Formats: sequence, C-alpha cells, structure tokens
Amino acid sequence: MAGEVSFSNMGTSIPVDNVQALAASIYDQGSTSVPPRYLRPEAKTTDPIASDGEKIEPPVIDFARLIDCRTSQEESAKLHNAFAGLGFVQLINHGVPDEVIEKLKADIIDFFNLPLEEKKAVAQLPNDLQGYGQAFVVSEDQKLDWGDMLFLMTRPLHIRNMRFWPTRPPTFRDTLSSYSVELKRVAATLFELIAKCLGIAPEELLDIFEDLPQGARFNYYPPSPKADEVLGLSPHSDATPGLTLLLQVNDVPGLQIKHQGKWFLVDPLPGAFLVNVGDMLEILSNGEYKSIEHRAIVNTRRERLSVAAFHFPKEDAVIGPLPGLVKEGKAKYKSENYRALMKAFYGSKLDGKSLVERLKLKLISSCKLTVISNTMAGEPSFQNMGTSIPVANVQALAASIADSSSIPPRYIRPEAKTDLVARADEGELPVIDFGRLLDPGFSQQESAKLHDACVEWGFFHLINHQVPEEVVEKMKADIADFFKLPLEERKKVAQLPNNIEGYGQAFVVSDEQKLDWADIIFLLTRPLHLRNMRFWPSQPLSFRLIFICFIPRLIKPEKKNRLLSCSFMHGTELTQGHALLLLYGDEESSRHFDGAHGQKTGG
Ligand SMILES: O=C(O)CCC(=O)C(=O)O
Ligand SMILES: [Fe+2]
Repeated sequence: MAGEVSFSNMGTSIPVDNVQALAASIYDQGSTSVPPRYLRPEAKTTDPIASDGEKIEPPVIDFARLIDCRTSQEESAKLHNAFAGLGFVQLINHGVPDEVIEKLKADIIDFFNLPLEEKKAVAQLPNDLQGYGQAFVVSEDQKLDWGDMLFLMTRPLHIRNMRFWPTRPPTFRDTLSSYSVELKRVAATLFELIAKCLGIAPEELLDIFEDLPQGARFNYYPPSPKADEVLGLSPHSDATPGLTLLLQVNDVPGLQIKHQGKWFLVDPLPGAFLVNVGDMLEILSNGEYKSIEHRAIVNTRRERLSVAAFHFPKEDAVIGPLPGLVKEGKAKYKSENYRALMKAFYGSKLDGKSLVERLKLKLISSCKLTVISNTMAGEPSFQNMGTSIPVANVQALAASIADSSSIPPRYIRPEAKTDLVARADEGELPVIDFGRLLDPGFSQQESAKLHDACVEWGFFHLINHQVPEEVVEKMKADIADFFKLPLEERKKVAQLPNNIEGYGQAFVVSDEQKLDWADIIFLLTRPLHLRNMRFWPSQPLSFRLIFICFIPRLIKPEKKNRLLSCSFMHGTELTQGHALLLLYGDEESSRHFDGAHGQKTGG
C-alpha cells in the first residue's frame, strides 16, 4: 500500500474472474462443472450444517418501540440480550421509506444486469477496495468466493470517491445517497440506545463513531451448478465496522450464521434489516456484545443479492474496551489505533492469508476467551483455566484401530490438506545461536536476527542453548517412558474438571469440535507454589526428580534462579503424540518439594 491506510486506501486485491460472467458461460455451455478454485470441500466438512428442522430466527426488534419513550426500555432490553447472545437481530418498523428501499433494490439489480464492460467502468483499482470486483484476494492459490461485489464508501460526504459510483442506471447515485442518509439515522439511534443498554454515557460511544463513517457492499451471487460445493462469501465476522445493517434484495435465502458450532440458514422477515454486531463493537463493549461469524451460500437456479451497510468508527479512533465497561480492571482486549487495525486487516502484509482468515483468527481468540471464562467456576487463574470435555485417549484408539478407514470422523480434517504446504526449498526456519546472543562480540548481530525471526516467522531454532545434553536426554527418556506406561497408570495423573493440568487431550469445548490426533500432559512448573504435584507422574521414578534435584547440580551457580529454557514437544506420529512443558528447577524447588511432600530429594 502506498502511504497511510485510510477508508479509501485499504490495500489491493488481486483481480480474478468475474463470477457472473463465468457462471453465465458455464450455463450457456450446458456444463455442470466449476473451476477447482471455487470448490470448497471445507464448507461441508469442517462445521456441521443445521438440518432443515433446526431453524434459527434472530430476535425481532421493533424500532418504533425502541424510540417510543413508553416502550423503549423494554425493547432496548431485548436488543441488548440479542446482541449479547446471537449477535444478530431483525429490525422492523425502522422508518426507512419503502420507496427508498425498493428503489435501491431495483437500481442495484439493474447495475448487475449491465453488460460486463459497462460494469467495469467502476472496477476496483490497485490500492483501493472500492469499486466493482471480488472479495479481497491476496494470493494466487487462495480459494475464491462464488460472487461479485460493488463496495463504496458512502459517508461522510468528503470521503466519497465518485470515480467508483456507477452512473448507470442513472438514478443509482441519488438512490444510494438517500438510502445512506436513512441508514445513518437508524444506526445513530441504535448506537445511542446501545450505550444506554451498556450503562455508559452515549457520548462515550458516539464519539468513537463520530460522523458515522459508512460503507455499502452490494453482493451479487450468481447461481452455480455446484451450489453446495461453493461458497458465495467465505465465513467471516464483520471485522472493521461497529454495526452492519444487511438488506436482502430478493427472496433467495443464503445467509448462514454460526451458532453453537453449526451453520444456520437465516430466512429474514420481508422488510426487515438484519443488524449485526461487528468486531469493533465487540471490543468496545469488552466482549459483552458478540460479533458472530456468518457466510453466504448460493442457489443452483437463481442469483442472490444483498446489501450490507457497514458503520465504522472514525479513522483516528482508538479501539479498546470502553473505560466504563472495564470492570475491576479486566479488559478482555488490547486497545489499538483504528488505523492500525485497518492496516492489519487490509494492509499489504497479508502474506498469503486471506482477509477473512485473519478476521476469523481474531474471532477465534475472542471466542476462546469467552468460552474459558464461561466454563470457569470462580476466578480464572493458572490452576483454574476451564474444563475440557473428556474425549478418547488417542494412543489407545490408535492401538485399537486396524487401518486408516476406521479412524473416527471427528479426527478427519480435510482442511489439513487444503492449506498449502511449503516445499523444502521455500525458506527455512531461522537458526538462533544462544551462545552468540550472550557473547558481547556477537550479541547485537544475533539479537537483530532474533528480532527478525520473531517478526517474520514467530518461530526459530535455538542452538547452543547451554542446556546440558544429559538433561535433555533424560527428559526425553523419561517422557517416552511415561507414554509407554499402561493407560491405567497414566490415568493416575489424568486431567480433572476445572483444571487443564494433567494427562489428557487439548482443550475441547464443544461436542462437535474436531479433535487432534494426540494426547498431552500439561504441568505448571513455576513459580513453585503453583505446582500441583497431584498431576506430576511418579513413574518413571526419575520424572519428578529431573526438576527437583538433578538439574540444580548441573546449573552453574551464577545461573541459578534463572529461567533458562522453555520447550514444548509435540508428537506428530500417527501412533503417538505427547506434549510437555519443561522448565528448569533450582535449589528453591528442592526445598519446596521437600517441605510440601516430605520426600527426600537428595543433593
Ligand atoms: O450476503 C449476505 O447475506 C451476507 C453479506 C455479508 O455478510 C457481508 O457483506 O459482510
Ligand atoms: Fe458480513
């Protein structure tokens, strides 16, 4: 990207085929196949789709009741609960005149029906996401959505770039201007009421959304002969807005929202807007409101159109939990400059991950936070990090199955193959020399390498770390011995509810969640008072001792009481997996262990 990131300069998407034209040519040729870049096996396999009987209806909120002082409190409470739960509502009686909505629908249908060359007059250009084109494409291998879109910044007025505003149909510009004013009015009222619901002064929130920056995305999803194997719009949460007002242009359903691990099709009420919480509002509300993942599917016979009006924070806002909502200093999110957030989402350093993937990551991390805090009894601490649902022991499962066809479906991960794997010649993990880091003659140079490795890879090999070989070998031998013990013996240190220490499997939070092919043992090792010896294997006999008495003798006196190394080992073999967090002990630990457990630890 050239220069500062701003609403009108959010990064470049790689041009790809026009999907409407592609779909038309496929149907014209009587073909039923679509190019492989559009096929999305994960759409069906990674997350279950709710069956027809399992409907979800976002709560219906009556805008007229929201603004009537006699009913406002009651209706606002409904809105508050919906945003805190499903994250989506259907807004009726919003006061946007029917003619304005109908005119917008007619004009956008007319626009998409224009010949391709005419539409291309407002095509996306490098360094701008506005205009006619496709969803953010950042790599040549990225899977593609079965849809075209027109994105325009609509407010404040000085931000409009008329270069991208269609002149055909001739009424389009006026129609969109009227629609934009109407939606601004609705959104402004919603923000004011939301502030009241959250118990903060309206100015606190309204200041962040000053001038109510707004953008409109017109989505066009052509029919597809492989409708259930493509996706109109990839799973995403609305990352950069606070609130989205979504309009279904025709009566073809296709919006799916993710609820309790399943995709539910939403069939909105005619005339209603679907209003959903964006990531920015989730953060500002300190997680009280939820920005929910959603996606669009397509139809075999009919095209589908939708219009999303996003309401963004002002460009120079700082986004973080609003001070009034940070109870007892517990902010669930870091504060960040909105421009920096936009840059992270749309910036040129998207290195191979699609925009939506990045946004999803954010959401996943916030989901995890929520899940952990929901399942927790009492205060979170290292020893009380939530409960994992018990699942099968993978080592025993692996031993019992005859061939790969009998691996239970919960372990099968089609996405493991759909993400590209780098070839050996495509770069190597950096190697950092610990000895050089400590040597004044080389420290500066090696530290710079360390810095780059952390920025570019987030991973590196550490050599010459000065951890004595015997210690490492002993640790390897002991943990290998532990995993060879009979299952009953290993289970003596099994995970317990409300504690993720012990022997078991990685954190499992739902009955539908896909599972990892590994068992782990996780132990808190420091500070000493956190150790829960309940979970420390007593077999092999030397396992505990390696932390307690063997290591202190090997550590040079000046290095005592200093954390030397932390390693995480993860088995990847099909038959066995294990993980262990290993930290060094010192004399302090032997005393502690001695005192607490009355065992002789020796020298
Ligand atoms: O087409 C739809 O219903 C969803 C559109 C959407 O989620 C978006 O544009 O962000
Ligand atoms: Fe969306």
